[in-house]
Amino acid sequence: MNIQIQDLSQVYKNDFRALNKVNLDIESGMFGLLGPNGAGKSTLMRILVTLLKPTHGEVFVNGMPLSKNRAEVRSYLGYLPQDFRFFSKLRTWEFLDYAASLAGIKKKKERLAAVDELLEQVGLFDVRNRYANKLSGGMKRRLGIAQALIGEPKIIIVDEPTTGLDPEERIRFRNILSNLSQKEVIIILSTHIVGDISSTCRQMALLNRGEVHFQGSPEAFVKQSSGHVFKTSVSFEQMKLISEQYPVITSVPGANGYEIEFVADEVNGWETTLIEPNLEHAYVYFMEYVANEKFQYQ
Ligand SMILES: Nc1ncnc2c1ncn2[C@@H]1O[C@H](COP(=O)(O)OP(=O)(O)OP(=O)(O)O)[C@@H](O)[C@H]1O
Repeated sequence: MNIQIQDLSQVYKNDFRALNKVNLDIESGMFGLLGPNGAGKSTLMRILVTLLKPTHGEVFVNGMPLSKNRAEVRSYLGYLPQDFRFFSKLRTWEFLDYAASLAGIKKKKERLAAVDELLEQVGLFDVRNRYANKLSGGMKRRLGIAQALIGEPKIIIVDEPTTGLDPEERIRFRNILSNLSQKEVIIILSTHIVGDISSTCRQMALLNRGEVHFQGSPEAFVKQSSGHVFKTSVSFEQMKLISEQYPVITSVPGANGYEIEFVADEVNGWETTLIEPNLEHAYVYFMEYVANEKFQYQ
């Protein structure tokens, strides 16, 4: 499977440009689309799932233009929207059964088998008789991914699935997605949470103010901030000063002050040690020193 996004722009009716000349190549595996709130992620997802027609540009799925093959592309898709809700009082298994019939599985026996398999896959089999609107937040999100997986889609699009979940549920959700990525499918995961772009994402892109600022492997992204991540110890008084100068990423309080990690283009006036960057460092460095400047000077 592959998706090619070519020169895609979206201008809303109020003249707001939510996407500007987006180009992306997406191959099988998990693709992480990272960006702050308002970056244009949901707009891009909605175009990919054929809910929105772009103002300009084209998306090719296995070489087929999306604009001319909407029905066929739709048959490949599973989608978990950002604001996924249940609209009636159904038990968990009934909701999936209903979703399966909407997805075109006509025979009851086939449907029930598919529902049981999905319930197992997302860890909801034991609560299958509970009303869906009585599930916990994390369980609802897992039910959301289960309905997106009905009919074995080849392209799975999940929009900000981990917002508001506790760390345990977030890891659980990530594991469900990474198990899926063993198959020949494309999973596009949009998120503003750096921790969601796990090592299972073979590819990622950074979207900011409607523009793609990076596409490549998470490792290549991290490498870009090499030489720009520092650690140092500061007193309680110095803490205010340094955090006004540089984005501080972690601070661990001690008896005399803080042990901090921060990012900077270059450091003046502080004694520091360079450290190996991780994805979070790289994201903050990129947003502070690269992406926003690029935007400013264009
Ligand atoms: N129908 C619309 N009309 C006008 N502007 C819109 C519309 N939908 C979204 N926008 C604007 O487009 C920008 C991108 O929104 P979008 O929802 O795609 O971003 P996002 O990256 O998914 O952010 P979030 O995580 O906050 O949802 C935002 O500034 C938003 O206010």
